[in-house]
Amino acid sequence: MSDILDRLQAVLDQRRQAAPQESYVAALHHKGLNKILEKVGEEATETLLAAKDAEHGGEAERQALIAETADLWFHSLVMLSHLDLDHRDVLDELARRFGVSGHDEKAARPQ
Ligand SMILES: N=c1c2ncn([C@@H]3O[C@H](COP(=O)(O)OP(=O)(O)OP(=O)(O)O)[C@@H](O)[C@H]3O)c2ncn1[C@@H]1O[C@H](COP(=O)(O)O)[C@@H](O)[C@H]1O
Repeated sequence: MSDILDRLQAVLDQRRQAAPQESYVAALHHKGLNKILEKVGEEATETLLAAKDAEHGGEAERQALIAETADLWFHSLVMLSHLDLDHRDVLDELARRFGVSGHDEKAARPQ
């Protein structure tokens, strides 16, 4: 479970070379950065609306928030991939802010 981001990233990397008709992610790359950013913006809006619903909602609203947040994270990963970045760069930055050097983790990355 903990390596799901690495496994998803491997698929996202592969989709940059795939034909647009074969895959949603490949189609997003083909449409370009503006389309990807449009999706990130849409998913961000849907996430904050879901968060408002979840504040006073029940289990269904909490699950909807989880689903919208997953959509937002997913499209953010596509955005990073389109710009030759990935989740490891963000995790390194979070580690740096947390007071842990991300350098060692970065050096250990598979190339
Ligand atoms: N995690 C996801 C994921 N989350 C959300 N989505 C897609 O993101 C879209 C969400 O956008 P919307 O809800 O706005 O739906 P939509 O109206 O169809 O989208 P638009 O036409 O407006 O672009 C849906 O089409 C979802 O299927 C995802 N598509 C793919 N993945 C992962 O990416 C991998 C590669 O996907 P493919 O490129 O499709 O093979 C898959 O194996 C999954 O693990």
